[in-house]
Amino acid sequence: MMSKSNAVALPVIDFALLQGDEAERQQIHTQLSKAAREVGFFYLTNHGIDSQLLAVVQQVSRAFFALPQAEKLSVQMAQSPHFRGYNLEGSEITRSQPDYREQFDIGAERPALPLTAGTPAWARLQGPNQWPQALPELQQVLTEWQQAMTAMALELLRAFADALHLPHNAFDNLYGALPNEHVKLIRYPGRPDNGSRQGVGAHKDSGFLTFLLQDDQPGLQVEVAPDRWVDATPLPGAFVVNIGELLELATNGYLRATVHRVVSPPADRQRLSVAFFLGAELGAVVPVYQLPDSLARLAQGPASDPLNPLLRDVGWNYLKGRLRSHPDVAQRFYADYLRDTASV
Ligand SMILES: O=C(O)CCC(=O)C(=O)O
Ligand SMILES: [Fe+2]
Repeated sequence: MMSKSNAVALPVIDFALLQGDEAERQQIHTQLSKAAREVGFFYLTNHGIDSQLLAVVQQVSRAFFALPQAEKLSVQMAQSPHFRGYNLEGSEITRSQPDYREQFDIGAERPALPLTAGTPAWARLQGPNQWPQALPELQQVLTEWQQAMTAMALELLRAFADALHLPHNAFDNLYGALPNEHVKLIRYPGRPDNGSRQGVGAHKDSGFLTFLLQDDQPGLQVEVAPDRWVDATPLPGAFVVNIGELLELATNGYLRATVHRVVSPPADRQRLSVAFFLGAELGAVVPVYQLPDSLARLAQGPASDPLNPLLRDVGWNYLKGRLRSHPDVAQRFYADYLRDTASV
């Protein structure tokens, strides 16, 4: 059901329609392409991810952030060339300003690739996660969630392919056998309202699709039109889903990767959010898919942002974003690459 009410300003899409009859599948396809084209953000209900699992994910996230700082720093991202691990608030940068959020990132659990002279720098993104010894259940819970989310996200991606009248498996080659399954636990501390309120600065996500599991504290805002920000008020049990740059590129801008940000909670509150980013295989190159004329006519080309040029090479596009967000990792593990690109 797509609705606009006082409570929620973004479309609501019922994923169970996908299991329905032909008319219901038609209905969800229409809703998906409209929501993803006009807003780039929607709520997804009846997504099939067990509510118990969601509750446990939120519990371990709280437990992680409640660990003593020394435990969190034992897995800090600054020691991972793969951009995995913990970041203190203020260490991540968006639009040249620090984000006031602490966070813990994991990716697909794979061995680091052997690096030789000709290996592209983005190959360093693949590698193992860091897990805190003080919270052994974190690995099992997040891995289970990562797998469940990947399966559901790929179904949604295929529904998008159907909605765009592309072959059902059109995007499968891009996410390949090794999709980029990035999970981020986030805590936004409260802040007094007399200074910066940047929880995370305005940005687009770089992958295919992002799923956000919010707690009950508002703060996420979506730029639905230039300088018009709408609150993505938490809707219990639903994910907030948004389109990433890869889908915008692949559809020549028919689907929109929309700018969003998080405003810090007031001083006496905090906000927790768990994000799942489905990205493509690092070695993939994004083609422009041929949409039927009726849709292609409405595609405006991917929005070009001089602050953030989009790259069709998945690994390079992803690396660009990670290097910008995490200058400490960039300095420590990518100094050679940064030197080489600076001299080109
Ligand atoms: O905290 C949220 O709900 C959104 C976070 C976000 O946009 C991001 O990490 O890319
Ligand atoms: Fe985001």
